[in-house]
Amino acid sequence: MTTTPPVVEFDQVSKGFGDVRAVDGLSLALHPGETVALLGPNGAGKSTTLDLLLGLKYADSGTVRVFGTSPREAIVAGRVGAMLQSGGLMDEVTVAELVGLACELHPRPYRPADVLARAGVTQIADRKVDKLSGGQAQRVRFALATAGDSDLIVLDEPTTGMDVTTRRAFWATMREQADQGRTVLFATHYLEEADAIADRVLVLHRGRLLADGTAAEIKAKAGARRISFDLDGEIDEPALRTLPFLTTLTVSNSGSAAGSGPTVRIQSADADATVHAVYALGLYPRNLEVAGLGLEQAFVTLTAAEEARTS
Ligand SMILES: Nc1ncnc2c1ncn2[C@@H]1O[C@H](COP(=O)(O)OP(=O)(O)OP(=O)(O)O)[C@@H](O)[C@H]1O
Repeated sequence: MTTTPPVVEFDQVSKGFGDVRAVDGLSLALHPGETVALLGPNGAGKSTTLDLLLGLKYADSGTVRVFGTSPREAIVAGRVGAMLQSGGLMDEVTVAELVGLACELHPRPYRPADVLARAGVTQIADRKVDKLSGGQAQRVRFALATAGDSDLIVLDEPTTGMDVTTRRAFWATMREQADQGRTVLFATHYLEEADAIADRVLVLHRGRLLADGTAAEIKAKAGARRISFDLDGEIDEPALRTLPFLTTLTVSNSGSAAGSGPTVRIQSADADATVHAVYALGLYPRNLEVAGLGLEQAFVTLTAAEEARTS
């Protein structure tokens, strides 16, 4: 029986630049058909990880395999389409010429007219590449990444600079690509995109994998919930600060229902215990709400906790 190798496999991969360990003992495997978001604060190692995966940088130690081969071999075989953050667009050529060239170079090319249409750049096909707006240039990069039938599509912050309509169209197209069985890996700073689009989220922090799971699992891993309620009259903030399992507390006078007192917002590692303690303080919270964290808050909580643990 033959087993299919993972689409991407990092085994204990490290890459440093001087004193900086941009990628630090990273191990992970991506499987066919997954749509995976790579999240992390600035400098977490996302771009370096993607560069290693694309054979643009070499690991100091560990191995990177793409479809069971080296990144270079996978790329030469046309199995990987990539859209990088910046650069990469030639000057003095038109959009149509550049996309046409990308199609010619791809072992399993699509028709250039279809590639232009899918990326929404047919209207600007005759324009010189160095005369494009930021969002238009992003669309052209997208066209280059989808010039042929690749099994893995790698996107580094693909929607930066795109307007809302373009962004929607972009993700609709990516969803189609994923539905056809392709693996899509994208780095992003837009956590709502990761939440909405990815079926798996990898959180990188200082070159290490801090969390790996569905967006729901990442939120659960952050282990915190949001509590909010209104109080009448004066607030005894020092007393509120003694509440158990409290990680953050904010009190605001704006945004609460008309006629009521301040609104208290709490993040707690054990919402049940915290709410019980609110009553035990003799308070009568109104409009009480308890909710899970959004991916963004979960991300901030996880990376801040790791920052505190390692510094
Ligand atoms: N060519 C390089 N020379 C020196 N340091 C580098 C180089 N490339 C990356 N680094 C450093 O490696 C670390 C990881 O950088 P990387 O660009 O991979 O992070 P990132 O997660 O993509 O960040 P961002 O979200 O800001 O794009 C950073 O500290 C960065 O300064």
